[in-house]
Amino acid sequence: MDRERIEKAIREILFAIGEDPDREGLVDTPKRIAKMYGEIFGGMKVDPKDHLQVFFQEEKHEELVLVKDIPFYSTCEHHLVPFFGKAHVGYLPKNGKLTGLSKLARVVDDVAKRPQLQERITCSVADAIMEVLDPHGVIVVVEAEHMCMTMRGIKKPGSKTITSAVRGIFNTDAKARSEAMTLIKF
Ligand SMILES: Nc1nc2c(ncn2[C@@H]2O[C@H](COP(=O)(O)OP(=O)(O)OP(=O)(O)O)[C@@H](O)[C@H]2O)c(=O)[nH]1
Ligand SMILES: [Zn+2]
Repeated sequence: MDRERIEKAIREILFAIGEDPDREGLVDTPKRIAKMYGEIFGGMKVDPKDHLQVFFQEEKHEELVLVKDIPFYSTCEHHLVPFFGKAHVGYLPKNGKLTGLSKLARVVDDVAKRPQLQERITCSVADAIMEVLDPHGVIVVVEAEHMCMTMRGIKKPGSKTITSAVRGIFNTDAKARSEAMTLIKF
């Protein structure tokens, strides 16, 4: 990431809004923001699939694995303000092909740390898991509050957006999907 360029740009923005970027409180702000961008956009060059270490379980576990309430913070690509909430990630393993539970949360983090759309986060997580684990199916539900809808614009604090992505068996088997959804809801 080009921190110097970010610093220059932030300084320009501060000028443009009528601020004095050299006053005491702001003098280090461009540097702080460049550092922060390194963190909140740290997923730019990361392939989320890299985290999905595969291991096999001899008993060939083929029951639902669901990690729910994974908190995440992301940045809306339209306004560059935060949106945040929880992701629920489940998959139905095939032939005992599993990954570490924390790796599912790592995929969410990687995907969230870019300028994003909630829909893209949801689909990217589902597709990464499908590709690497080749499970019977994947279900991802994301619920989030968008600050571009709460602190500005339409100003609807408390409103929540829910997106889901289902792959494989969860697409074709309504019972499997509704069982997973029930576990996600409760
Ligand atoms: N589909 C989708 N839309 C989003 C997401 N984040 C923000 N938006 C929407 O992106 C849209 C951008 O609309 P524009 O009309 O270009 O921008 P705007 O004038 O700031 O829109 P308002 O928010 O309605 O004031 C808004 O409707 C936002 O609510 C997201 O993750 N997914
Ligand atoms: Zn927005």
